[in-house]
Amino acid sequence: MKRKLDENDVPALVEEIERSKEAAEKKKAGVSTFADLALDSRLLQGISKQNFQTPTPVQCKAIPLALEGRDVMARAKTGSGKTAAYLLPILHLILKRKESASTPGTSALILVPTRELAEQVTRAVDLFAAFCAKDIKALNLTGKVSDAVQRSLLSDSPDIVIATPARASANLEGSALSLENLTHLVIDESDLVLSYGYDEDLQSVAKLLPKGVQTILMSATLTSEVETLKGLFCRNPVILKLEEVEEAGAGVSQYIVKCGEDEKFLLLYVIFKLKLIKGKCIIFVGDIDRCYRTKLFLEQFGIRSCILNSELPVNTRLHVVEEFNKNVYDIIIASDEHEIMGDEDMDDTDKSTKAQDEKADGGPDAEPESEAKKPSKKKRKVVEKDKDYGVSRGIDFKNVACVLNFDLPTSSKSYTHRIGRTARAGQTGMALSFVVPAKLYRKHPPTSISSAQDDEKILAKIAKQQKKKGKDVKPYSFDVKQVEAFRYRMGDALRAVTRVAIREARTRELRQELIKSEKLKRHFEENPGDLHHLRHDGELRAAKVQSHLKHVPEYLMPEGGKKAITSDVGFVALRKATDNKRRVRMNKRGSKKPSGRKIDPLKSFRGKSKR
Ligand SMILES: Nc1ncnc2c1ncn2[C@@H]1O[C@H](COP(=O)(O)OP(=O)(O)OP(=O)(O)O)[C@@H](O)[C@H]1O
Repeated sequence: MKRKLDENDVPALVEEIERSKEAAEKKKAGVSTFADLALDSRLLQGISKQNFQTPTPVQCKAIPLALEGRDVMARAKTGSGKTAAYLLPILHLILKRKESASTPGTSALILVPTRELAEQVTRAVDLFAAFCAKDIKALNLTGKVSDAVQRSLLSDSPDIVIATPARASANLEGSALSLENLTHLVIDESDLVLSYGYDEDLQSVAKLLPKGVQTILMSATLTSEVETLKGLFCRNPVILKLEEVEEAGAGVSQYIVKCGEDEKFLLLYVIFKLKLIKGKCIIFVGDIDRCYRTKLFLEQFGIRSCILNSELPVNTRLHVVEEFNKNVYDIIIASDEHEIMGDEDMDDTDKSTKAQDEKADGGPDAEPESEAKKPSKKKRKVVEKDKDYGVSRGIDFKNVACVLNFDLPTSSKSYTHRIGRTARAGQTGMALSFVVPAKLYRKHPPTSISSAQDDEKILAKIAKQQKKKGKDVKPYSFDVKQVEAFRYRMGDALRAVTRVAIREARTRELRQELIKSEKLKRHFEENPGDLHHLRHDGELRAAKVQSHLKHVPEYLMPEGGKKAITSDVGFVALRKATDNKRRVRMNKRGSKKPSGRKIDPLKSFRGKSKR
């Protein structure tokens, strides 16, 4: 029974009132530390374990509003910490609720457009809730488990369910997932979910939402798609448009090079062989064949890279990103075949659907040479591409020094998301884009790609959008004469990368990755430490090996050294000392003539497991 208050309680009450006044003042004055956000102390421990010093602007603004229970629609640039901005208040409110009531049930549904993102968000929940893991159960619905297993996991009433709209709607339909106790709904990357064709799935989620669910929409761009979702899910939301205030020199420096189709390969060779860009790099290409062409081309010069595309098994994709983030690889070649369509400030919903349809049919991005040999629809079905794949959106690639748009994307929105893979969390980075002028389009058929047809028009849109954000897209100056000296070798390497070689490499890689993914899944579940023995950047060796190409002879080097080629040598040094040790070891290994045993990750794994 409660005791009546007497005068002895007055000092404590006064102190309490003062404390809340102070908190209100702080809130008004703005938040500057995580402690100011008055989050559960266990979450603060989780935050500090991740070495987050201060909240980012979107976290400062969105967390207090979400804690008050408001609907929030926030636009903040890529890499600005939006995940924590919605996860922390939700985790806090769930913990708070659990102190008094403990009816089990799913309180939060987080919808993301891709499996990779679902995995990433689940990992973020685990990290933030590391000190209250007993009290927070999260379930990722995009994992490849049977329906029966998924049903049984859901029957455990996880507090947080993370899914793509399609997975959520399928589980709602089968009554495995219940939204009866839902209090929070998040749609992350809300500018993208509709362009993935999730319209109907989102409609079915909306129909089953109980009244009063708090909705948070997070996006990097504000488009008509976000407006549609606002209409569907929000109740008078607070709209946050985080201005892109950055310190001078911070963020992404954006450059373009106008060049011919084959010159893209020439520049690629020179850039990586002479290490004009230091640090980790993501190379975006227009389709899957292009991925293998580029990898095989670089392989000719002894440059290692790994590949990401929608055809690879999801476990491989996740592992590649994880290892890249641990600095095991320097170069990822990612095909952006499910590109984000539409421009940032236009009504693009219809356009995107049309374009997606076109693409699903092998559409405008198919390479001319492969167009003639386009397999029949039936055949194409054999290799299933993952609809939920998306590499340019949301994935938190760590410490990326450079995003290289080897093939320019076909929309300014896509460009924004791609370049957002660098300069994350307040770091700096560089984006370099190759642009094929109209007069050079289709001038070198073997290296031509149809998406480059309108490069100049797209560049104009990109430049306009970036200008609106106060950013310049500058020409990257190359001394073409100095680069010319390398053309002969580039031609040699290109000739070795035949269509047959590409096809073989693609099939072989897929087969190997499928074996690894299935065969080793259980082992790695039991021994996660062994995962690092599986490398994904081994040589494909589908093209003729020309060992002389792996070295740059003295006579090719410009007199003034690298600086004579470009004065703008990109550089973002981000490695930790410990990472260096590991890399040196790997470089040594990579520079030796590779023997089958060394480059076969399966063999190195077996070798270890026998010991
Ligand atoms: N307060 C913080 N201090 C330091 N690092 C942070 C902070 N908040 C987030 N980060 C880190 O910043 C990176 C980007 O965060 P996050 O993925 O949430 O960005 P995002 O805004 O969702 O990006 P995108 O729009 O591309 O999805 C992550 O590595 C995350 O761990």
